[in-house]
Parts: sequence; structure tokens; C-alpha cells
Amino acid sequence: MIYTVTLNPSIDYIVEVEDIQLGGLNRMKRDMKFPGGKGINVSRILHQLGADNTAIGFLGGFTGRFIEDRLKEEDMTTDFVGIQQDTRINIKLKHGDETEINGQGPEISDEEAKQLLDKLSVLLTPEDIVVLSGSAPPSLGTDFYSRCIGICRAKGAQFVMDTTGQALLNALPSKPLLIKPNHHELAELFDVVIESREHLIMYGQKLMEQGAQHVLISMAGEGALLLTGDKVYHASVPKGKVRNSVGAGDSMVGGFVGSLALTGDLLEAFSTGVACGSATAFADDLASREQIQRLLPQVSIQEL
Ligand SMILES: Nc1ncnc2c1ncn2[C@@H]1O[C@H](COP(=O)(O)OP(=O)(O)O)[C@@H](O)[C@H]1O
Ligand SMILES: O=P(O)(O)OC[C@H]1O[C@](O)(COP(=O)(O)O)[C@@H](O)[C@@H]1O
Repeated sequence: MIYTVTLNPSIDYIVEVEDIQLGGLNRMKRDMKFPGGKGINVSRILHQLGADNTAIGFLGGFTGRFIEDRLKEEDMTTDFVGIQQDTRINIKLKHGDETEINGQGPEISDEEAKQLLDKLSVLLTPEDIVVLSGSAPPSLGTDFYSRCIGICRAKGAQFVMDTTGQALLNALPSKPLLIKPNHHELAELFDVVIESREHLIMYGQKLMEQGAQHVLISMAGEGALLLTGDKVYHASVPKGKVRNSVGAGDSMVGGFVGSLALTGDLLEAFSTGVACGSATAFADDLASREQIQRLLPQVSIQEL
């Protein structure tokens, strides 16, 4: 079983305006609401690929109910801890460019936090993969991911880590199956400016030396790199019109993990990840199975 853990889910409120006037009255051209948060997005893509998974994490209030209802409508399996406060709403403003305003997240009590850790302890087995994705609400403290990873290790489950900064660096010695920084996040991790593909690879290799089993470096429309063992692969991305790239990175993680679980083939997983990312970027909501299948033949992989 694959479990996705979303400590900080969100309703993604996509707002489209013709032109933004700061300090003035703006009228929306179009708006959409989607269940969001990194692990939830991964789960929705896994579901499209037919990979068995359960979405867990924290949900609360009317916003939490919206997310739970939408996931149930899609026939997804969920096992969230209910919390007192409202799940956040993240604003994704489209004004020619994409501007994101993400919330800090709700207050989570010690008792609610403990319920999630207990759930992981009860559920996990050595056959499982746990996808730990996204930010943690500040009230959980800085070591909550480390505690989740501790449980994965104690239960013999593999884990994937898709977060940024110190939480990601702290996870590396525990040998995550996969990490997926984008090229900007990779530069921020090392506090450097990265100007070439060679540099991206060099910094990706540093993350492997620190413990990551596989490193996926996504570069939006510029393709992606996969570092595995002593090999490096580049994938081209399909061409298309970007409609909403929110969730493209999560879709890539979902595609990679789902395909790896279903086929055991790393390069197949890499192409599926790229196809899922691009299919989501070219859609309003996350990609559907059909949209992913259509793009898959357009992804070509080359060993560098
Ligand atoms: N403009 C684009 N054109 C084609 N594919 C894209 C585009 N933007 C994102 N993708 C796809 O989604 C993947 C992840 O996107 P990226 O923006 O790098 O991740 P993140 O959302 O984590 O920042 C890319 O590797 C690519 O497959
Ligand atoms: O937990 P964070 O870092 O605030 O990110 C959450 C946001 O990122 C998303 O998961 C999308 O992430 P990606 O575009 O990187 O795939 C949104 O659904 C959500 O609003």
C-alpha cells in the first residue's frame, strides 16, 4: 500500500483576473476550487494510475469537509485525523503570471498530532511506501517529519520526501526512496545560484551522498533529471499550452511512485512522472488517466 501524508492540506482557490490592480477593485474572470496539498495531489494521481493508496493527514472545519467530500466523490480511500480548526485556503492568482499565496495552516493540538503518529504506527508494514509531502503547520514544531520518518523506519516502510529546506536535509540520512526538488529549491538548499545542467547534477549528487536513493530534479518546461546510482537521465517534456501548473510537481511524484510500485521499472517511472506533471500543467485540475496516457509517448529519456 502507498500512504500519502499531508500535514497541511489546502483548498486551492484558483483566481483568474485579466489584469491585477494592486490597491484597486479587481473582478474575477474565472475561479475554481480544488482539493490540494502535496500528499493529496499525489494520491489523486495515484488513483488515476490505478495504484492502491490511502490519503492521510489532518483535515478540519468546512474547508476540511470540502476536501473530504471531493476525494470521496472520486472514490478515493482516505483516513484523515479530524482537527478542531479549519484547513487552510491557498490562493493561486493567475494574472498572465502565476502568483501563489499559501496559508500557514491551522493550529494542531498535541492530541491531534499524536493521533496521526499513532495511526502511522498501527498501519505501516514493510511492504508500504509513505509519501511525506509539503509544509507542516508551525504548531507541529520542527521535528514532526522526523518523528514520522522514525515510525517508517521502525516499521520497515520506505518513504518519499517532498518538502524543502531543513526538513528535507534532515530526512536524507534516513535514506528516502525519492526526493524531488525543483531546480529553484535545489539552489536554495545549497544557497547557490545554479546556472548549468552540470551544476544541477553536481548538487543532486550531493543529496545522494547524504542518503537519497533517487533524486528527481524537475525544471518545469525545461525537462527533468533523474539521478539513480551512478547514472543520470534527462527527460524531455511534452509540448502544450500551460493552463494551471499548480500540482505539476506533486503529479510528477505521484506518477513516479505509482509507476514504480506497479512496474518496478525506474525509467518507466521517470517517463510516467514527467507525463503526469505535464498533463497536469496542461489541464485546469490535476491530470486524468486519459490525459496522462496521451502524453506518455511524447516523453523521451536519454542517459547523460
Ligand atoms: N511549462 C511546462 N511545460 C511542460 N511540462 C511542465 C511545465 N511545467 C511543469 N511541467 C511538468 O511538471 C513537472 C514538475 O514541474 P515543476 O514546475 O518543475 O515542479 P514544481 O511544481 O514542484 O515546481 C515538470 O518536470 C514537467 O514534467
Ligand atoms: O505545503 P505547501 O508547501 O504550502 O504547498 C502546498 C501547495 O502546493 C500544492 O501542493 C501544489 O504543489 P506543486 O505545484 O509543487 O505540485 C498545492 O496543492 C498547495 O496549495
